[in-house]
Amino acid sequence: MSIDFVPAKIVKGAGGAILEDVPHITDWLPDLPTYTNPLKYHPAYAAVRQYFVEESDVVAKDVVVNVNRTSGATYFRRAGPRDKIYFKPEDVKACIVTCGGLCPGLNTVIREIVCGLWTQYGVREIFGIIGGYRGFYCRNTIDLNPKVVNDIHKRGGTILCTSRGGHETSKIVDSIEDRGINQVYIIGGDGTQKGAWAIHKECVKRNLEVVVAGIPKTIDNDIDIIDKSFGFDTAVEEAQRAINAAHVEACSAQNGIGLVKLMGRYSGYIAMYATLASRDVDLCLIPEVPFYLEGPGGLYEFVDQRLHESGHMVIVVAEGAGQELIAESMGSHDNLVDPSGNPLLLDVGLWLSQNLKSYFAKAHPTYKEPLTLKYIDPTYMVRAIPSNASDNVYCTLLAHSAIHGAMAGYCGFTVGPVNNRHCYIPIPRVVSTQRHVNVADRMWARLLSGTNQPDFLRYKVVMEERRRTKALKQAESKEEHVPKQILKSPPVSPSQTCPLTDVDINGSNVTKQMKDDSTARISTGDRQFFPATGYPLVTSPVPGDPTANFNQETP
Ligand SMILES: Nc1ncnc2c1ncn2[C@@H]1O[C@H](COP(=O)(O)OP(=O)(O)OP(=O)(O)O)[C@@H](O)[C@H]1O
Ligand SMILES: O=P(O)(O)OC[C@H]1O[C@](O)(CO)[C@@H](O)[C@@H]1O
Ligand SMILES: [Mg+2]
Repeated sequence: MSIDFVPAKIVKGAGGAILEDVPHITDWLPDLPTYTNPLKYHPAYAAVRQYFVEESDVVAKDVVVNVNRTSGATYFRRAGPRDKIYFKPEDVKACIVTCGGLCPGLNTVIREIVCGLWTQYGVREIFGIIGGYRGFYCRNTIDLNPKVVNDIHKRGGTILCTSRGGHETSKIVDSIEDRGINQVYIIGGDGTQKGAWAIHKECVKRNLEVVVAGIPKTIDNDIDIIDKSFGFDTAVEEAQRAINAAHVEACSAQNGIGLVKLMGRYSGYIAMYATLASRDVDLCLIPEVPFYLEGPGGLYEFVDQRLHESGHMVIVVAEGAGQELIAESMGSHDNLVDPSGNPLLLDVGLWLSQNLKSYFAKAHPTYKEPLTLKYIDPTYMVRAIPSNASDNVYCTLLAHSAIHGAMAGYCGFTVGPVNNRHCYIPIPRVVSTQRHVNVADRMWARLLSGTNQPDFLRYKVVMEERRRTKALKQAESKEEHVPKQILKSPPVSPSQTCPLTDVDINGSNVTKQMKDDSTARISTGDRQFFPATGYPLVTSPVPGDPTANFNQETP
């Protein structure tokens, strides 16, 4: 399916400001009437001065800027209620759908959309689409009202159920047309938002009086532009319970290792924040920092050292970490995908457990105490719980921002906070890049300074060495002709550094990124250290533009 992900509207403001605006229903239906926002007469809201947002109110994408480069800055349209709305409340037929994986807070968002539409705008026809996108065309809807959703925020999951795959744009829009729906609220991750954009485009093509509003959901926190996704804080908090258990297990044994796997397909945010919050973690592995096991600077060396020093350790690994290494070592090149086309991951937790156990059995056969490794996989437990208090409040704001936008005729947007202010962001802007942990940022440095873990700088060199040895062995055993370039390339010396400019993670080109830091660096051999602490300085590659997520990173 090819969808045009070009941002809809770029508006140039005075002074060189650039507003990345969202579509509005009058873009294709210019003669629609407007109505006074009923919130003007609402007992709660009418009392609040400056409750309404001006049409010219915008939010800056970046708040930390270079004083000499302030013109040409990017802005998004500020979210919130408008004076005028484009839907008569009694004519609104709204529907809500949840797609993709679970995330704490889904039910809260559903509840708040229903209650917000009902109590603030007087909307009475609200439907739930059951089971994700495919529910539009193969399931009946359910009626939603404040009574039905009253308690749902106390439960994990989604009362509407969810699914992957099944996005058939024309069937979905047929169903929207047939049911007379004119507001579509779509809650889901990057895939879901792409689907929402396709539905929006189809509605425009058919000249329908329909607005599509996206509410971003991802436990991995990998949606770009917005500050943070709902449910993320809850997930980090819940992950502490698993880390605590791992720590207790590890401390209670000689050579005890507690290994915890957390979610994070491409982005290691949960692992990173759970590590920073816990302070019991000795090693945090994330997809953005490829690691290796053997040799100098490798994982085994560090584990050896840590067990020697303290007798126990805790490792936190994001599910997407080390995928290339595991695939190579298992000779697995299946490239299996889920119904939405997302790659199915190899189990890094199991793989790491097995490898650590066999390494220690071989390397230390005479250890008085053998390795005691406990592997905890709380991934689904972490995402299946209800959202915590702060996520609940956040979900309310998201839901309210979405309904204000839809009532005001805005569409094709993803709603979310940018620098703590809620905005309407054009969907293409949100889905065109994925958000990753910026390992050149100070937050990752904080983690490294806490764990003192290896930087795995020699990753690329080690992988090349492995491939070379493997190819030679295979060729020898089969007495095959060894490719010339393999014989020619000399064995890699252990002190050789890893060039950081062209490593490829998850299919995307990555470049070395080192943000200038006031901290001076000194170099010792092939590794760099913070002079004050002697802790290694990470120079691992990360995907994307080094300054892309500047705002969302370290305060
Ligand atoms: N490019 C696309 N165009 C249209 N629909 C899409 C696209 N990508 C994904 N979808 C649909 O969006 C829905 C959710 O996608 P996906 O399973 O990738 O989850 P997600 O929204 O990214 O959430 P999660 O964070 O859990 O992965 C699926 O029904 C899928 O078919
Ligand atoms: O097993 P499922 O439902 O496909 O979900 C697993 C995936 O969903 C996510 O939580 C994203 O929502 C990923 O972290 C994880 O890989
Ligand atoms: Mg996704």
